Amino acid sequence: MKVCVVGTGYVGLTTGVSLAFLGHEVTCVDLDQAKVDMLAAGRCPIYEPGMEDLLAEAAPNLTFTTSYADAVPGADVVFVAVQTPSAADGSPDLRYLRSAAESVAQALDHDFTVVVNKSTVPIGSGNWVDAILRDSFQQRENGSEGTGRNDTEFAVASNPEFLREGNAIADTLYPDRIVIGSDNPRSLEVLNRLYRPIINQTFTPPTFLPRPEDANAVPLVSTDLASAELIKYAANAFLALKISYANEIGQLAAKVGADITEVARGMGLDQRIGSRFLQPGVGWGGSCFGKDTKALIATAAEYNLEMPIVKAARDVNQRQRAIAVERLQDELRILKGRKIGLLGLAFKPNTDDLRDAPALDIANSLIARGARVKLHDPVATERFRIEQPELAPYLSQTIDEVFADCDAVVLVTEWGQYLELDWSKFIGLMRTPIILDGRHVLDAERMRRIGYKYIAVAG
Ligand SMILES: NC(=O)c1ccc[n+]([C@@H]2O[C@H](COP(=O)([O-])OP(=O)(O)OC[C@H]3O[C@@H](n4cnc5c(N)ncnc54)[C@H](O)[C@@H]3O)[C@@H](O)[C@H]2O)c1
Ligand SMILES: O=c1ccn([C@@H]2O[C@H](COP(=O)(O)OP(=O)(O)O[C@H]3O[C@H](CO)[C@@H](O)[C@H](O)[C@H]3O)[C@@H](O)[C@H]2O)c(=O)[nH]1
Repeated sequence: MKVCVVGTGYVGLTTGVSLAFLGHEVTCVDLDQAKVDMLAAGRCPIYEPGMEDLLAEAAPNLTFTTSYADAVPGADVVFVAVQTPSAADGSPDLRYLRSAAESVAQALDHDFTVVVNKSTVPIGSGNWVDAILRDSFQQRENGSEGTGRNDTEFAVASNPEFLREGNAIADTLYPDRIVIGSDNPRSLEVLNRLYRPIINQTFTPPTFLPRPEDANAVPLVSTDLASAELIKYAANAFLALKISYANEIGQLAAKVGADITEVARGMGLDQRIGSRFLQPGVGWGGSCFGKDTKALIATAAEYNLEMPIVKAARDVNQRQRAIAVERLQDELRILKGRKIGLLGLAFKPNTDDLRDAPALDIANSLIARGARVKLHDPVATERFRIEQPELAPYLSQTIDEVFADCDAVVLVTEWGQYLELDWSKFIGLMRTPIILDGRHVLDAERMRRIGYKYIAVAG
C-alpha cells in the first residue's frame, strides 16, 4: 500500500521505516530539512538501536522529503506523528498537529485516504482533526488551487503508539497489541490490511532482530475513536503509577528495614501484578509519562473529575528525585563544596533522549546546594551540549574524571556500560567511596566487599 508519514521523530521514523521494511511504499515528510537530508543519506538523527540497519533494509521502499505535495497524493494512509508537548496549562499543545492536518488537506488527492493520528492526542482530537481537514480541503477546492476532485474522500482514525524508546523497532514489529479507533468501517478495513503482516506475523524478520520465540499473532483492538485515544493515556498513566507505587513502597521499606528489590520481586511473581515496571529508583522521566499524565488530568478537569491516583503518581515521582539528593545530604551532611559524579544523563538506557530526565533535576538541585557536579553519559553528551548549555561545562569525557576526588557517585541511568564497570578500579580515585544506586541495579554486597559505602534511593 502507499503510505505517507508526517513527522520523522521517534514515532514517525519508526513507523515509516518499519512499514517500508514490510513492503509498503512509504514517503516520510518532515519540515526539518537537516533531518530529511540526514535520513535520505541513510543516517539516523536519533540514537535508536537497529534503526540505521532497518533504514538500509527498507531503503528501496522509502523516500524522505519536506514537501507534502510529494508525499500525500495517492496515499492510502497518512500517519500524523508530530510532537504534542505540554502547553502551560498541562494540556497538549496541538499547534503542530493543526498545522500538519492543514498541510495534509492541501495535498489530498485520492479516492479514499485514511488520515491516522499516531501522535498522542487528547480525547476528541480525532473529530477535531476531521473538522480541520474538511475545512482546509473545502477552502482549497473553493479557492484558485482547487483540483475539482470532488470524489476525494478521507476519514480520520486513531492508532496510538506504544513503542518504548531504545526498543522502538522490536515494539513495532512484535507489539503486544495494535489499537485502531475509527467511526468509519472502511478505515478500519484499510488499516487492518496495512498491518496484516504484523498481526499475523507473516513477515521475514530483519536480519539483526529475530522474531522472539514467544511472538504470537498480535491482538487487534478495533474500536471507536474516543476509546482508542483514551487507551493510550490510560496505559501510560497506569505504567507510571505502577512505578510510583513501587517507589512509594520503597520508602516504607527503607524505614522498616525491608529490601524493596525483594519486595518487588515477591509482588511481581503474582501474575495478576506482573514483574515489569516495578523497578524502584529515581523514578520515571522521558517525553511521555510526565506529559501524558498531565494531559489526562487536564482532560478530566474539563469534566470536573480529579484523577487523584494519577496526581499522586506524579507527586511520588517528583519526590524520588528530591530523595536522591536528600540521601546524599544524609551521608555527606554538607553538600556545599562536595564533588558529586552522576553516571547517566539520558532518561533511560539505549536512548540519547534527555526530555524530563531525572539526572537534570538532580544535577540542578546539587548545583543549587553548592556542590560541584561531574556528569557522564555514554551516548547522550552531544545532545546534552546542545539542549543543556548551562550544564554542559560540568560534562566529563571519561569515567576516571567522574570518580577523581569525588565525595559520592550516583548511578542515575543504568546503562549496560556502567553495570559492567570494574568498580574496584575506581574506588581508589575517590575522596569518600560513597555510591548512591539510583536504579537499584548494583549488587550491594559486592559493592560493600570492594569497599564502597553502598546506599540506594529506597529500601
Ligand atoms: N517518543 C516516544 O517514545 C513516543 C511513543 C509513543 C507515542 N509518542 C507520541 O508520538 C508523538 C510524536 O512523538 P516523537 O517523540 O516522535 O516526537 P519528535 O519530537 O521526536 O518528532 C516530531 C517530528 O515532527 C516534525 N514536525 C513537526 N511539525 C510538523 C509538520 N507540521 N509537518 C511535518 N513534520 C512536522 C518535527 O520536525 C519532528 O521531526 C507525540 O504525540 C508523542 O507523545 C511518542
Ligand atoms: O520499572 C521501571 C520501568 C521504567 N522506569 C522508568 O520509566 C521511564 C519510562 O520508561 P519506558 O516506559 O521504558 O520508556 P518510554 O520510551 O518513555 O516509553 C513509555 O512511553 C511511551 C510514550 O508514550 C509509550 O509508548 C511506552 O509504551 C511507554 O513504556 C524511564 O525513565 C525508566 O527509567 C522505572 O523507573 N522503573
